[in-house]
Amino acid sequence: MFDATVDASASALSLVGVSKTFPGTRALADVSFSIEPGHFHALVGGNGSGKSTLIKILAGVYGADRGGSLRLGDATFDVERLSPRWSRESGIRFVHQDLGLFPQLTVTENVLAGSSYPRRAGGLDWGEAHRSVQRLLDGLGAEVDARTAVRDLRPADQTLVAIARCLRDRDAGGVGLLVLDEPTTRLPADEVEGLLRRLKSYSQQGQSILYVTHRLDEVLTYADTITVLRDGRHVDTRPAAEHDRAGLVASIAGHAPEDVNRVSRTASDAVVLSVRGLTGGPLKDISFDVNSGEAVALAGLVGSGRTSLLQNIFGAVRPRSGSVEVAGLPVRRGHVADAIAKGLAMVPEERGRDAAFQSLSVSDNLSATTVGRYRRGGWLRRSAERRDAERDVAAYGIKGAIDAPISRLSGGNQQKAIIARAMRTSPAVLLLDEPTQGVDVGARADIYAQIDAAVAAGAGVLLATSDLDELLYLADRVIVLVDGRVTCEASGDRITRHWIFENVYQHEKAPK
Ligand SMILES: Nc1ncnc2c1ncn2[C@@H]1O[C@H](COP(=O)(O)OP(=O)(O)OP(=O)(O)O)[C@@H](O)[C@H]1O
Repeated sequence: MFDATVDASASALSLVGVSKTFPGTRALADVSFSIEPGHFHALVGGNGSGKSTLIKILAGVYGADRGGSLRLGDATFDVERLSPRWSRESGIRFVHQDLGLFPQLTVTENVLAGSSYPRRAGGLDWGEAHRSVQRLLDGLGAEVDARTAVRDLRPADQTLVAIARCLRDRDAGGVGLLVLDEPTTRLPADEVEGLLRRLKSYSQQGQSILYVTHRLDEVLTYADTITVLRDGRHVDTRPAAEHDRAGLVASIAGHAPEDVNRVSRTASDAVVLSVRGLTGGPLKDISFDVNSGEAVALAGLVGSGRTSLLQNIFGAVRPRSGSVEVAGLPVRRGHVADAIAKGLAMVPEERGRDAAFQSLSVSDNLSATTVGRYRRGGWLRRSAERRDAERDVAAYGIKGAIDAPISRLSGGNQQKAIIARAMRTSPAVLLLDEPTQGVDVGARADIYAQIDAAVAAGAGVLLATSDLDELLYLADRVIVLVDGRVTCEASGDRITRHWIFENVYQHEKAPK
């Protein structure tokens, strides 16, 4: 029924003069480039450079401005008129960061959801369904049993299942282009390489892939071709082999990269965060301290309890037992307002859902937790609020109008605004969950500088990140969580890539 082999003559896709204007913003300006058949083609660019807009045009979600066209094989289409149906029928398929899988269902059920199952006299032919999905997975090089429940798979294998679902109707129309939007962002470090190797080998069989990411090392290692967008304009499409890291950063940012040197820190003896016996959800009897002037990273696999721990400390989730103190003052369990009043601030992982007020302006979002500062005699001092918003927008390089709803900002720019807001309260303890996910290389340096400044001013930072480079750069101490328990910790020079792999990933459960 299904087959993952690729017709190497699958058509290339070319964009010619594609523009997209939103009210007040030119998201894409006259963009033209081609994706060759069977190429692993990376699309990179800073926050707000137009990557998501381009993908949404390919998906037929946004109509582009009049005048541009798209060539697919021998056919030319007017980009003003593309529709989701056109995109699907043209064999363009998308794997988004949120994979949209049903964890409790089997791989076969996920891959076949919404399509017609093989039948035989008397009902569905489950044997053939499993076999056909297995062939598809084998063709992708996935070591996954089609009968397994998706929740029992490693994150990287779940991504391969989402790809298999895209490819299931290959024989019904072909998959001319597979578009992957930051597929490695949520993967643990040790799974990234395996997924990329499989994608590369799949493209070598002839599948054209458009790969969107902020992780430049991945594209330099695996991509055949790299397209760079900057401020909605096409800067460059070249073989990856012609790039080096510094040159790529320069063409993304428009200037030479700045060196990011880790600042050396001296933590004081004063404890700013004390966690004792915290238990609840996946967490089992967790105790540790964070000192003033210290950044502590939580390392662990997906599901080890890192996000839960931050949420329990902040009070977004109420722990069953245990205590949290900030600078010696007890924080009420499950009480976010009390946590903020005692000096905690949190940047959650799900910023769209948990942090950004989507209908409010950028400026209102920035001042949401400090609005009291601008009240005087029943009046809101809008000019002072505006001045502070302009200062933050400049300091963090947030691209977008401060009066526009934050929902109009690109994902990375929203993240910068949420971090700026957390910093405004000068917190005693800053809880950061994947702080630079989706943030571009330039803004990342700005955010690290702000975190460094907060730590130098005496804050304690507790950070969950699956980005190993980020952990190595920011952390003075690492605490390892395995299945909701603290298993070990390291500090200073003992924190190495090797130590993390030994102590975090060796605990990984073997896939079923
Ligand atoms: N629906 C919209 N309304 C108004 N402006 C928008 C809308 N969607 C995107 N924009 C603007 O278009 C520009 C390009 O945004 P886009 O989301 O395509 O960038 P991106 O390269 O995907 O960024 P990131 O890396 O941060 O996700 C930005 O200036 C953004 O604010």
